Amino acid sequence: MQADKRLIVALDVNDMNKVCEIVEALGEWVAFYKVGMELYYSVGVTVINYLKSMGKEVFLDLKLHDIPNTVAHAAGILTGLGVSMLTLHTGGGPAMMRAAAMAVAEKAAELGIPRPKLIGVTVLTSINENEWTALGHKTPVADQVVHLAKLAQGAGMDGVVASPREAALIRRACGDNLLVVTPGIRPVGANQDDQNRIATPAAALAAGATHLVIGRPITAAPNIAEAARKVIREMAESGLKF
Ligand SMILES: O=c1ccn([C@@H]2O[C@H](COP(=O)(O)O)[C@@H](O)[C@H]2O)c(=O)[nH]1
Repeated sequence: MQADKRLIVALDVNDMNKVCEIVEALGEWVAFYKVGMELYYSVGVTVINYLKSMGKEVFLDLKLHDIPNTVAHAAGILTGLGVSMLTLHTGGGPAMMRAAAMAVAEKAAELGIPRPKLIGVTVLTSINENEWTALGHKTPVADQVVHLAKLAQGAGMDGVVASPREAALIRRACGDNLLVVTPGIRPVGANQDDQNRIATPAAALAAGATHLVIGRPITAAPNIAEAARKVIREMAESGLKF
């Protein structure tokens, strides 16, 4: 059985025992894991080395956001960990994104390793229109997401993080070459939790998402393996391969 690498399971836990429990429960079904702030700040590179030793790919979602010099140096260092994807906030601006892209390419070439894909976070999937307006924005969330995706593409990002609700608009504006990584995935009947701009796995793929990031609907389910298999079945049945 070959795992569908469009599924990225978010390991939002804070200790290695829990990580091992999830990875062992999912076995060969899942080949790609997301390590975010909670886990990375808890256990550091131990989890990256563990996942790689298990033959898994790593999406390191630390959402770098600072001045160009700082982000470029951080991204260069993280490149050395041998992860497949890294995130930064598009809100840091085009100069920041370009500096990060250059640093990542240089570090990967220096080490002779594949360059991690750089993914720009647009507008967090937890933000709804009310919160967006309260933040002082005058245009709809979706317009801003598309605007940021275009900026990210122009600044050398390989992809963006956006909600599945904007995936089709991004595809239309940016074409087929940009990765569209979508959290905010909720299978039918799953808790919404703190996510607001959500869609089902099949709807996200139909809208043009290249990767689905799913955490709690799988990792907090009473039967983790069964929850993942249901998602994988839905993805397979959607018949879409972007
Ligand atoms: O806009 C964003 C960016 C990142 N995330 C991350 O994705 C997962 C989603 O987890 P669920 O449990 O499926 O809600 C989580 O690690 C977030 O940090 C996001 O949700 N939205």
